[in-house]
Amino acid sequence: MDDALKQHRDQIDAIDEQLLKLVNARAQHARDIGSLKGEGPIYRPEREAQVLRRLLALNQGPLSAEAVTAIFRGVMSNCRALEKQLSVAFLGPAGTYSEEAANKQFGGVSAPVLCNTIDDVFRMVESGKVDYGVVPVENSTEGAVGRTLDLLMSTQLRICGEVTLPIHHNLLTNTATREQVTTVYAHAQSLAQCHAWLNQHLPNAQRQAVSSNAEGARLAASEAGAAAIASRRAAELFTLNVLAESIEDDPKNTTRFLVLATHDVAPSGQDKTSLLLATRNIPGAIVDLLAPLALHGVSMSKLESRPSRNGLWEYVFFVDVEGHCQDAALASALQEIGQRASLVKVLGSYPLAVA
Ligand SMILES: C=C(O[C@@H]1C=C(C(=O)O)C=C[C@H]1O)C(=O)O
Repeated sequence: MDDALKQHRDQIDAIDEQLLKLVNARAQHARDIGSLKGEGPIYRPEREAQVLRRLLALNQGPLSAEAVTAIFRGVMSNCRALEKQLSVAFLGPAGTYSEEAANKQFGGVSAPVLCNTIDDVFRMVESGKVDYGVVPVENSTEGAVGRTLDLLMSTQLRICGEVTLPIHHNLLTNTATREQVTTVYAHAQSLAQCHAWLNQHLPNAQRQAVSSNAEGARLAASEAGAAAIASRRAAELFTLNVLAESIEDDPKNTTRFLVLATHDVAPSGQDKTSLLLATRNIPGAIVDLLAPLALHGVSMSKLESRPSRNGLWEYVFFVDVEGHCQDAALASALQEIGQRASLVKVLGSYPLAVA
């Protein structure tokens, strides 16, 4: 037994030596690539998505797809840092799902900037104080994040990536039993995502919406009878017990985040384009507006309407379509849409989220 263990550990030591040499050789290439980029952006989401997709296709296990992407995102993050340390803004405080999403996308963020509001995240990127921003845009249970859509209407920023994050909520508290919980703090979206669970298990507790789940966890840590709905990381950060886990009503509950940049992204081969469209408010106008997509074989993955904010009952449409705006089919469709719409704004073409 001891002998067998030693043999495996000797093998691991030998493999680690090779891995160390290999990752350093990789890092050297990344550093050299950095000096070839000149004034262009260091972060290339399309290339990172291609690297991950290729490795996922090659992976034969036993490591899972999630493990492989997590490891290689970490490797790329450290290689990239030799070219430049990137600063990334997102909604704080520490422990938010936005932080998790930023860490997932960038393989760990070396210079995080925690903001109080989604507006601040946009402002930080717009003013050049940070390189990138990460904002939530929609949840599979609760739908669109209205504030993000409203800010996308007026910003000059581009969407350069999307991150999907499975969201598992936990009931965190230092109260001993569920019966003693009198108040539940969480972001309004999270309260809504756990609506049925709360009705069933905590029917008498007062639900109090706060600015973020992490803020709720902070409050719960200092108040007798209080609990919060938040992530496991928030439980660690605020020293709270997990009284119940996975309390979201839909086990597939997922939030989609956008990565905001000041630059465009080249095609990766599997891309999505987000558009903002407006048309005159007449019967059939939206059908007419979208017809060129079908004509050119472009699939639509999302259609969301939002008040335009410059006329009563006037709407704009957020449309996600498959492909990159440089792809021939989408480029032709966009040109035709442009002739019918009162507004066409390409918010960005970016690689489809990698698991
Ligand atoms: C090395 C590069 O720079 C960055 C790091 C990458 C990597 O480590 O594979 C990939 C894309 C860029 O974000 C590159 O552009 O190829």
